[in-house]
This record gives sequence, structure tokens and C-alpha cells, in this order.
Amino acid sequence: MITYDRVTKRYPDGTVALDELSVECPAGEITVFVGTSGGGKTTALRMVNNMVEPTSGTVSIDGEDVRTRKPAQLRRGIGYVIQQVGLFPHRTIVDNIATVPYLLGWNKKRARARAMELMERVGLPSTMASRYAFQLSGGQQQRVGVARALAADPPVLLMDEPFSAVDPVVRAELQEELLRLQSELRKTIVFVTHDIDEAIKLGDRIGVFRTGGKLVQFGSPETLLTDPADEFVAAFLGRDRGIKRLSFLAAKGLPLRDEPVLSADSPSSGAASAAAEEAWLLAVDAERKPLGWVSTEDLAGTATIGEAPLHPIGHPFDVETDSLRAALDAAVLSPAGSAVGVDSGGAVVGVVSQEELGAAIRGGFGGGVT
Ligand SMILES: Nc1ncnc2c1ncn2[C@@H]1O[C@H](COP(=O)(O)OP(=O)(O)OP(=O)(O)O)[C@@H](O)[C@H]1O
Repeated sequence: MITYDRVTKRYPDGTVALDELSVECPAGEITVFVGTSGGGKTTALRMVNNMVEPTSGTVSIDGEDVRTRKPAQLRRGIGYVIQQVGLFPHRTIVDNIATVPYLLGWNKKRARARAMELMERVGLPSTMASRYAFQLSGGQQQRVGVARALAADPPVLLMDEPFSAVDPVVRAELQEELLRLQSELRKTIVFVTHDIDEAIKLGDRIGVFRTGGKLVQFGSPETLLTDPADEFVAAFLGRDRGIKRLSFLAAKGLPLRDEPVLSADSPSSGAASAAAEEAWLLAVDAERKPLGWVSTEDLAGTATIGEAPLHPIGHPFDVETDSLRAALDAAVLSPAGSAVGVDSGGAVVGVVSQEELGAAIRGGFGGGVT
């Protein structure tokens, strides 16, 4: 656990970068510091590896004040990933990743074997081992940065805007990768970002900072979204705070309807009435996999519902694992205004309309939305 105890940082010019920060970053969790530019996030992060010293107060790791350790020794136990990766240009990728093991005196064979193992872990093909940094994309370089930080298996990982310089698609991939790695490695991670969506996606806990080095709120993403401490936090969370919060509520247990779900070879005659006069029917194959929506207006002149034009369903949602937000999104994108719920094998369990979703949310389904 990393503990900040009444930590203040005042620079010689009088700037207060951190003002009496007291917070605990639990072991094995991702704590995200987010907030306005100049809020003191980086200052707080760099105190953990003693790159910045507090003016007053203490930062400790597992109860030990970081200033009592020799900086070099302290830093070898802490992985550090920054936006500008900072790979050594004249060293190959594998040797870049093995930097800390070399410093720790590992022999070359062992250090490289470890580096190769990490390349695989972070999703880099082994063929890139002998390349140089300039031969990699920005996203690949970030993966190298993460692998390098993990090389000596440090219990603590500091990440300062690590994914800010890459495009949104690569960024999302890197975030997923970090979550996957973290589910295996359970490091104590402090992660700094400007991006509230990144904070919500990655953080077990989020600390929101504002200018002047004040921590305004510290809590789980759900807590922040449900109960922001003040207008500043609410504004920072954005005008889709209610929608974002649906990400934390499970779609499991939503009331699903089966009537509009019909096999594509069902006779058209009477199909609509059999489906209780639904405007749209969902055609499925023999394994109940969705084929598409059929408008009942298009059934005239067809023998089976599968002969009518099929409208793509967009994306279905998994009734066991997806969130209420995924279900709502599926309904919003659906031409029929209904989301298609599927099981883990992709077979249709039932459908739920936007109106039904709205009623369920209003009724407090999944814990209610405030
Ligand atoms: N060496 C320094 N000397 C004087 N002031 C500094 C120094 N380093 C940082 N500051 C100031 O301390 C404040 C906090 O900076 P810090 O980098 O911690 O903020 P941040 O929240 O990480 O910001 P950003 O998101 O823009 O990186 C800022 O006002 C900054 O200008």
C-alpha cells in the first residue's frame, strides 16, 4: 500500500503543487489520479519514487517512508512508465526491456529470456526483439515501455499519462491490455491521466485533483458517478455521467421478451399476430443466432419471414456479462429500437426495447440511477 500522509509540496517560487494530500493507494489495485492541468497529479506520483520530495508530510510504501531508502534501490522496486516512453535509441527492444535486470546484475541470458517473456505478455511479437525504437509505432513503443517497467517484477508501478500520445483505437487496446495484465499480476499501480473515461475504465479508485493541489474526491468510479463531491467533480465527469454509470450496472436479469423472436423459416402468415402484433420480428437461424430484424410491414407477399428484407441488428448484448450501458447502446442502435440479448454462445435469449430499458432504469434495476 502507498500512503500519503498530509503531503504538501511548495516550490521555491511559492507554487503550491500539493496541498495536504492524505490518501491511501491499496496494494494490488489501480489508483488513478485525474484532474485539471497543474492539479499536482504528476508531483504526487513522482513522490512515490522520490523524484520529488515533499515540503512536509510523508509518502510511504507498506509503512516505510520512501525517503529512508536509497533512491536507486527504491526505484528498482518501482516500475515507471511515462508518455514519452524514453527508450534507448541505440539499444534493441529486447535490451531496452532488460534494462533493469541488467542493472540488477542478471546475466545476459536470463535478462533476455525475461525480456522475451514480457514481450509476449504485453502483446509484442518476438520478431521485434532485435528492432530499434524508431522501427516501432507509438503504440508498440508504449508496450515496450510497460514491459520494461515490469521487467524486474516490481510490486509498484507508476504510470504518468502512458497512453496519451497514441490514437484512440490503440489507446483502447493498451488500456485493455493493462487490465488483462493487472488481473494476472496484481501490482500496486498509480496512474495519472487527464482523461476521465480512462480513469473510469482503469481505476479501482480515483482521486480527483484541482488546481492548487487539492484532492477534491477519492473513491471508486461508481461512487464518483453516483455521488460527485461537488460541481467541479460533476463537471469533470461530464454531461453523460448518468450514462457512464450504467457501465457499472449489470444487464443480467433484465426482463427479456421472447415473442418477437421467430425462426427465419416461420410462415409469414400470422407471424405478426403470433408475435402479439409486434412491428418488428427478430429472425433467427436453427441455432437461434440472430439473422436480422424484419419489419412486419414487409411480410406481404412472403412465404416465410426470412424472405423479407433483413435489417442488421447492430450489436447484441451478452445477458450474463454485459452492462446496462451496453444493452441501452444496443437498443439505441437497433432499427427496431430493441436490444437483442444473447447467451455466451451467441444464441438469442430475448429482446428488450428502449422503453422497457428506460422503465427498468427508472425502477431502480441494477441498483438504480441517481
Ligand atoms: N519544478 C517546479 N518548479 C515550480 N513549479 C513547479 C515545478 N514542477 C511543477 N510545478 C508546478 O506545480 C503545479 C503542479 O504540477 P504537476 O505537474 O504536478 O500537475 P499535473 O496535475 O500533473 O499537471 P498536468 O496534468 O498538466 O501534467 C503546477 O502549477 C506546476 O507548474
